[in-house]
Amino acid sequence: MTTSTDSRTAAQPPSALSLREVSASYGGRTVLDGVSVEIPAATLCAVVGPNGAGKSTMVKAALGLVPSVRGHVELLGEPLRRVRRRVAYVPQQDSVAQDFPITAIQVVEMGRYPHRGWLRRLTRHDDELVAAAMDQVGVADLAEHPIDELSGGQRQRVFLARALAQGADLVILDEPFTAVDARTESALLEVLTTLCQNGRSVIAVHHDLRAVLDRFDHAVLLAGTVLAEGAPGDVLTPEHLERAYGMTPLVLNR
Ligand SMILES: Nc1ncnc2c1ncn2[C@@H]1O[C@H](COP(=O)(O)OP(=O)(O)OP(=O)(O)O)[C@@H](O)[C@H]1O
Repeated sequence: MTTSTDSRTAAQPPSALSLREVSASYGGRTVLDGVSVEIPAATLCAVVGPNGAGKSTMVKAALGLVPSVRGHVELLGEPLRRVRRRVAYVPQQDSVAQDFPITAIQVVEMGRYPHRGWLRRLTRHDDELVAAAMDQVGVADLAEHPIDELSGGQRQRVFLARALAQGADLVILDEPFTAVDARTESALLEVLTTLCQNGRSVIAVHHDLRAVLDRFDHAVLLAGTVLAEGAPGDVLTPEHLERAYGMTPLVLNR
């Protein structure tokens, strides 16, 4: 397994996500087996691997969303219960109810609820953060549109805006670019890269290996267990990809 070579000291921020010997199962079927990763803070990290590799399960297990999990999980150097507010999660689009009777801005405002509670009114500061987040991902003009009337790509941007409005130190996204065009993907990656440059951490399940090589700082290659972790160039080698996918994707052969 390739691992990140930087030796972290006490003065450096903790890992964004640390999993030690994490296993997860559904109804007795193990889909993650002894997964250990150490994703550095302030990096843009991709979780890659073939369909069914356990990528979504890995991020959900880290977030306490899988009932049957064994092993040790830390986010931002702490157990989940101590950092919930500092972690934002954007689930896979098909797992998000699309028929909410609410507008785009109301979805983004939910990003502020962990700070205010459901029953307390948002402050002017919250309103400013919501507006800034929508502006950042280019959905300001869709604020009053019902979420179920937006296109898939617009909806993905709204959910990303919700994560940005939360001001989270760690943003975990599950296939955030499935419905967006290449230009939008590039612009959103720019937003995520800037977050990391400002000390935030981003972990995204992603299938576009070319983009992972070109734009990400760190990668985890998963196939039920971790096949490789580290710099994308060290992880997405022909040997590792052959083991994970049974082939080397053409786009990386060039
Ligand atoms: N809620 C669930 N109940 C039972 N089995 C599940 C559940 N969620 C996922 N699985 C199974 O666990 C395995 C891993 O699924 P997971 O969604 O984590 O993979 P993935 O790598 O994210 O896949 P994809 O790239 O297709 O999104 C699959 O075999 C899947 O069928």
